[in-house]
Amino acid sequence: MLTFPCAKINLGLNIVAERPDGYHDIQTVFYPIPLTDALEIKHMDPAFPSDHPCDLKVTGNAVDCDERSNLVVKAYDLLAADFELPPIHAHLFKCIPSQAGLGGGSSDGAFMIRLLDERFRLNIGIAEMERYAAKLGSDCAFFITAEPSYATGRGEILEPADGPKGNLHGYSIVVVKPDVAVSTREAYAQIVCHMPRKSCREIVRQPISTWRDELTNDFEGPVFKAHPELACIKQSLYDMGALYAQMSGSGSALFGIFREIPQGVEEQFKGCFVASAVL
Ligand SMILES: C[C@@](CO)(OP(=O)(O)O)[C@H](O)COP(=O)(O)OP(=O)(O)OC[C@H]1O[C@@H](n2ccc(N)nc2=O)[C@H](O)[C@@H]1O
Ligand SMILES: Nc1ncnc2c1ncn2[C@@H]1O[C@H](COP(=O)(O)OP(=O)(O)O)[C@@H](O)[C@H]1O
Repeated sequence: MLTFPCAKINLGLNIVAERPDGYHDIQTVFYPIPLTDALEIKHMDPAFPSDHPCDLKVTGNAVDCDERSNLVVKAYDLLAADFELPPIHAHLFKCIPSQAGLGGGSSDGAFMIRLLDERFRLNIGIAEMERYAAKLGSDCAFFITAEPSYATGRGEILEPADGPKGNLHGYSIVVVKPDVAVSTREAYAQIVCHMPRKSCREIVRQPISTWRDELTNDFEGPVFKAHPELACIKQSLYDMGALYAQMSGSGSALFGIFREIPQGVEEQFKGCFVASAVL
């Protein structure tokens, strides 16, 4: 059985408070985008046994962690503790860039939960799958339904965000990921928390023309200071006609929302990963 874990962007991201558990309370709108990995599972072939009941093969882009730490295997282990799962082979074809703020690893973990639930008829239910996913990572729960969501808490408390779907339908997105890796943990450590004057949930309901002045990602300040080239990419997206441009999550990917995909994006951002799609 095959599935396609999608990437996300954050439409606005405010880090509002430090928590006693070492995490931060955030406010953000998660929005799924049509940039995907591919994930396949099948029963383990007795002719090719493995020392772990979830034998993972990764192709495409390299993932910088060992097999057992991969969120696909962690998702299997999490469910295997509570459900009887047969041994399986899993194949992850990795396309979503890592350390990009696009949630690729989180998506793989959440889609694995969905895949195991469906393939082995576990009947876990959406709310329970979201609870399992939140154990894998703060933004994993969103990927269980991958519907536009307003997220609070660590990022795992989700409410539907219908505003951006209507606002963005038919627009195009360009994602640019330079060869800069940002650690999420280190990015959070740079932040001075504050409550935004207006919630991103409200702003994304307004016309896109208002977003440039109002919608903010609190990570941009410290991350752009450490990597000024990211601010240049954001400016280039605006120069190419973006209605709105922002860094996604803790970076280092940037995205621009356009009426139509502009000519020459590949040449403009030579050396970067570049993807574009209609939303
Ligand atoms: C910043 C965001 C915004 O959507 O996305 P990315 O840039 O990673 O895509 C998320 O909050 C990332 O969520 P996720 O990548 O799942 O983070 P986790 O694995 O749970 O945590 C990694 C580390 O980030 C910090 N962390 C994460 C989430 C949070 N609300 N507060 C935190 O302080 C903690 O130091 C934690 O040890
Ligand atoms: N399936 C996976 N794909 C990518 N990274 C993974 C995966 N499983 C675990 N990881 C680890 O999680 C880290 C962060 O995941 P990543 O997809 O890069 O998230 P983001 O870009 O949102 O910060 C990676 O650097 C890697 O070490």
